[in-house]
Amino acid sequence: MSQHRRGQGPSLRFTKMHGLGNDFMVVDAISQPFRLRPDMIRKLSDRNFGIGFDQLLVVEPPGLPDVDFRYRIFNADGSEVEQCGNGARCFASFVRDQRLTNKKIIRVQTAKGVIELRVGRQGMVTVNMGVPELNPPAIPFAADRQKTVYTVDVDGQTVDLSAVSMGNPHGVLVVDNVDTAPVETLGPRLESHPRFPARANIGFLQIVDRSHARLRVYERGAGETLACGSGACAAVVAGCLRGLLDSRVEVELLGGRLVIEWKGDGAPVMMDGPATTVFEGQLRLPGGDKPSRRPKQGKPARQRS
Ligand SMILES: N[C@H](CCC[C@H](N)C(=O)O)C(=O)O
Repeated sequence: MSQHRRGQGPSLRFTKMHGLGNDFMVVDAISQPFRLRPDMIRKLSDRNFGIGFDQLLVVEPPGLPDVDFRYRIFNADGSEVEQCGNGARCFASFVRDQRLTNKKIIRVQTAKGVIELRVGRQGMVTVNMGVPELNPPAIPFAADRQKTVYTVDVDGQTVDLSAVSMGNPHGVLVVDNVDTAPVETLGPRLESHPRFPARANIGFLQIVDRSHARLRVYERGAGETLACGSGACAAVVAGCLRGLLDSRVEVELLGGRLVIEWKGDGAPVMMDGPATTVFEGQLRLPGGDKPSRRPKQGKPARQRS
């Protein structure tokens, strides 16, 4: 952040990007100091009073050997999460555009492991999203044993869903038609359902044929988005496990199309799609954080009279 005039907070450079309409504020926290509290992220994600975004993506120096960057993700509600597939494609495009790397194969460390980003032509990026996690405690999802389909009680209604982690938790329901699926009503109730102790992203999957699907996702911490990359991966895994999909699937989301490939147990999920830069900006944060008022060492806090 550049030096700031008296009484004004520091400025922060950012880039606005999207992956199929799932939109992001992207910040290079390598060449500028960066610290945003959850309440600030919530304010900035507001589409009327702030910049407006589904997620904030932060580029940091690597914290592990043989990776190029650390990739941090914050939802619009300020929660920090483990994975963002559409964001990963934008991350790859961003670090090259900002000359933070000239590599075409970029390894990034997320909260739940390392993913590999391969930059292709015309803004396309292929992401190795890692091996899906199906073991309930690791998703996390409350179940006494691992199953392909679980029956969940939602306010007296029973719902069949699969539970998959792509680093972040997903519940996937198969529906006849995504256009009439109860995304607005069932989505939020499942997102915060007690069987998902860390909440979850809820996908509504329509099988068109064995290599084509349609998907809408009610995202954890953001609501319904125009696309969800990790959600598309989780949905294809669920569809394959149910015997409804082949290994390579074109997934049509509200904002466009992703190609997802999963060769089955133990194999990583590969995602191929676009990354788009919309504009670059600079914002002035409100006055810097007040240093917290802690009593000096050895001196008891002043007793309030
Ligand atoms: N809402 C998600 C993070 C963003 C995922 C999505 N935007 C994607 O493209 O994967 C979560 O809380 O796990």
